Amino acid sequence: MAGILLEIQETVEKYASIMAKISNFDVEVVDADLFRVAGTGIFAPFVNMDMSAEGYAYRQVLKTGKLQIIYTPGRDPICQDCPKRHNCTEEIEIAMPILARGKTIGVIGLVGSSEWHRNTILQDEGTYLGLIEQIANFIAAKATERIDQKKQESMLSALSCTIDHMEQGILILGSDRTITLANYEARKQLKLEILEGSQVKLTPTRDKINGQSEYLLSVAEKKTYILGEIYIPFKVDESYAEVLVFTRSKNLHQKMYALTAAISTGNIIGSSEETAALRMEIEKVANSASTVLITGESGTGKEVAATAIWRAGNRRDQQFVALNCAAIPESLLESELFGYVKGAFTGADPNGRIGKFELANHGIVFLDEIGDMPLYLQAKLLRILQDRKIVRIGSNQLIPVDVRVIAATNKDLKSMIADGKFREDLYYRLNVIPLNILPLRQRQKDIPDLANLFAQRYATRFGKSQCRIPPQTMDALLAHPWYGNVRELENTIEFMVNMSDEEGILDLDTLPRDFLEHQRRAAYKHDWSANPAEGSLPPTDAQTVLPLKEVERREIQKALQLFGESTQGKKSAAKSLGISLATLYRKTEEFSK
Ligand SMILES: Nc1ncnc2c1ncn2[C@@H]1O[C@H](COP(=O)(O)OP(=O)(O)OP(=O)(O)O)[C@@H](O)[C@H]1O
Repeated sequence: MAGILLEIQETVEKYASIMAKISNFDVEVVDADLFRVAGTGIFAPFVNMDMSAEGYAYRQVLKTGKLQIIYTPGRDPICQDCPKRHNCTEEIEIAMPILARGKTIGVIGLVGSSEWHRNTILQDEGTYLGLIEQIANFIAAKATERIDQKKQESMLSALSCTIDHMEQGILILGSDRTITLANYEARKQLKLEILEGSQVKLTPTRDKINGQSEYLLSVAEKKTYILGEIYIPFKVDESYAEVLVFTRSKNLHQKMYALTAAISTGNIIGSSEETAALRMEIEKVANSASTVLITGESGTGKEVAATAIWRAGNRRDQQFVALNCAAIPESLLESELFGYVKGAFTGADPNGRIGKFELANHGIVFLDEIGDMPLYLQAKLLRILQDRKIVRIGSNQLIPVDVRVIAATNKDLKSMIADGKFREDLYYRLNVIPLNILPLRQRQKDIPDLANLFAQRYATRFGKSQCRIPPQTMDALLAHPWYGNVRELENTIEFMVNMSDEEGILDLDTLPRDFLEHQRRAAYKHDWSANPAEGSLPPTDAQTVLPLKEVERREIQKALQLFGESTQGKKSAAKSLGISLATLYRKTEEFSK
């Protein structure tokens, strides 16, 4: 509050001069720093001057907050330290505190320098005290007003700073829905530089998501779907009738899901002719809106191809939303795909949720392991692909969606159709652009490229300056069948980088044990079949042939025993087996039947 009297100096001067005129005394006003803010008569030339070297009576009043009447200036004990006390010209002085919000913000002094002044006060002290107190109150009232105004200004500036840093858009609307104030986020989300003064129209869609109502917001001929709430503040002014706090539906979607878009670079590595052809095909189909069906064994890079289509196409700035149909329980798949509104079913998030199709509006939905989609959902998906509209569970509203669907599977959908497990009509809808990714063993030229890429990637990740694959190791990698495809190769190289010495050379002995075992068996087989008469037979266990399913079951069991059945354990088991987590779940379920 220091300096407040200076801020209302004009008013203080006015009251000081009124007081002087009424009383015929000289009047001065000092603030809490003993700075003279106003002065009449003998004090007039010394306004705006620092009085801290004098003003002993005022100092006392400021300290105690109490009135002081000095009947014998110069001789009064209060003046004992004053350097001018021996030649003091004053005859009498009244020093009244100016109090605002419980604090002494200054002092008003009534100073008489003649016998007449002294007698006048002595005769009618009460009247003069009443008068000076009244003037002190007037000044205090004005100062309080200014203090409150300053507080409000600070509060407004703090509020406006806060709302400008909020993640949600905020519009303060007048009673005619004209925007009085918009925060930075509102301007950003609505992509408009100036919003103030524009009228908004809010049409509720009647859906609620995450506890917030959805509206179609129209402003300056722009229409945007938003999720938000309208709050009605205590109304003192027509321009501040409503507060709309909102998020563009899409923005919310982006936060609701940790998008899978970032998982892959979309770079398809490999110098084989087959991979070069795949890259060209992707370039060709990237801008189309037609559905793509990617087939290929597990781990061949179907998701990599899907993201490459997204990145190369005109939807690259929109969402790429991936959903693994095998990894999500059947009962939840529908709501994951289409979302649901408030109260749609028991056990659901009470606030509703947006589905992947809406989330990916204008972008791409990648439906991995489409062969695992239950038949009734296949019918729904077919309808969406035909009508391009979705309905959230529990709602009647048809929501148009512009989504490109890319589906992928490692299953033989044709035989599934024959078994009645996959809809033929959906198959043809999906298979508009078919892309087949060959197993790694059929595009061997990619192996060195991928192996070097992964060696570099994991060397960097594990803080090794470099990793090199010597020719004999590369030969072994080239000879391996890679049933787990690129994923298995990646996991193998990760293991090898871990095993490598300081020089980062991925020798043969850095290869995983299973890998070497496989190579050894292949070598025995080769020797024996090349020269059965003299060649040694493979050891007994190598002679026992197990059905592939059994081998798979045992290896899965082994991996789960090794890594444990926790989610993390399963993740590591899947990694070591060179299959996805979803495939691991599917297979364990299969084996438990
Ligand atoms: N051409 C490639 N270039 C770089 N990395 C690749 C390539 N192909 C596959 N990968 C890597 O291999 C791993 C498996 O790829 P991806 O997940 O795309 O296979 P998928 O065929 O979709 O597997 P699944 O059928 O099990 O879902 C990923 O880590 C991916 O980054």
